[in-house]
Amino acid sequence: MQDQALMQEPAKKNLNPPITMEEQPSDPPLEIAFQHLLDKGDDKPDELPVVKEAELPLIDLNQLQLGESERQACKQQIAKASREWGFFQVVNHGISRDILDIMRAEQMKLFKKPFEEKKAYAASNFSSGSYRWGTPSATKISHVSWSEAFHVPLNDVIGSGEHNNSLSSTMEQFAVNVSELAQTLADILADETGYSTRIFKETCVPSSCYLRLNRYPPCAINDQMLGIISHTDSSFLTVLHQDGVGGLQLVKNGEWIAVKPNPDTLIINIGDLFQAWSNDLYKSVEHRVVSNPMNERFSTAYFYCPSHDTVIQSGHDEPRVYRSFSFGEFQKQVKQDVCTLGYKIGLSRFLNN
Ligand SMILES: O=C(O)CCC(=O)C(=O)O
Ligand SMILES: [Fe+2]
Repeated sequence: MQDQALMQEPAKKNLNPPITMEEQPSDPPLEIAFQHLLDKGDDKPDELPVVKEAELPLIDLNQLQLGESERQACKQQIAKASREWGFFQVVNHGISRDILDIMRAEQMKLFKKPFEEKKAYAASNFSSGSYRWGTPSATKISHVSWSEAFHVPLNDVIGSGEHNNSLSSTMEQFAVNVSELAQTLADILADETGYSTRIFKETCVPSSCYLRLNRYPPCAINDQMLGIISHTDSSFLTVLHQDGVGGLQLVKNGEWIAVKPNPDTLIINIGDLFQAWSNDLYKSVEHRVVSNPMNERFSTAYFYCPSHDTVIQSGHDEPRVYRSFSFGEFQKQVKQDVCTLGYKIGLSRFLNN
């Protein structure tokens, strides 16, 4: 009826000014997704326990340029932190402040675009599914990630000839630099197991890696919301640059620890592939981000990964904790679990039995 009434109204001049870019919302409709789950009867997120705040082990990579004893000591610190924490932070990592700042500025510019434009931008520049927000498959509020992200296979950006915009050239420059750091660390970690390998140099080239630009909008509706739900990374290792807002938490000895933010360091964490390759010596640790009621937060994660057909063999001697699997097979399983269950199962799917 109302439609009819509208149709019968005489055409008149539209007195409303056109919607300007600024008025189009840039946040994804997270509150609608949240409300939808509330309406379905899921009343609140799981209660988050109080957590202790701690600083990650801090490693000065300048030691690698000094004498043999400093070099050895530094390598041991890296391996120890990877066994005991699965996480550490580094200074003097060789990535210039300029590169980090330009990457962050481009990232902020991208997220400021209206929501519809972000979707269109990702569709025309990156592989399908690169722009993500919330958790479309979530059936419980505790499975919702209060964030948006561009999760970009670097193959979309690297070697594609001339860049048509400053974001993709910045991403390429960032990736090439961070990839060198990741390879240095991966080689050290492999050496410390007693088994040197060429796997990283040969298969983890920048174009097989992923860059994830994360934005966590403030979340005032519930102080128990997670910015990213608990997960492990599927990479060999991840290089993370976060701002000063804080919110990253990880599991240590069965307890959640809040990581004290330090935007002057880079965080390194071990991913599932390194845990499998090292036969559980290095730990791919569960981590998550808690939302902040007032401040938006940004982070940039570089996932150091091999080509899809690379086979990961667990350990060098029997007993091997995991069966051999290709990275492509692992990714497929993760995707399937996230679609059907709303979360990732990960390495336990590949246990040897
Ligand atoms: O934003 C963060 O601190 C962590 C991000 C993260 O865990 C991820 O992108 O996998
Ligand atoms: Fe992560």
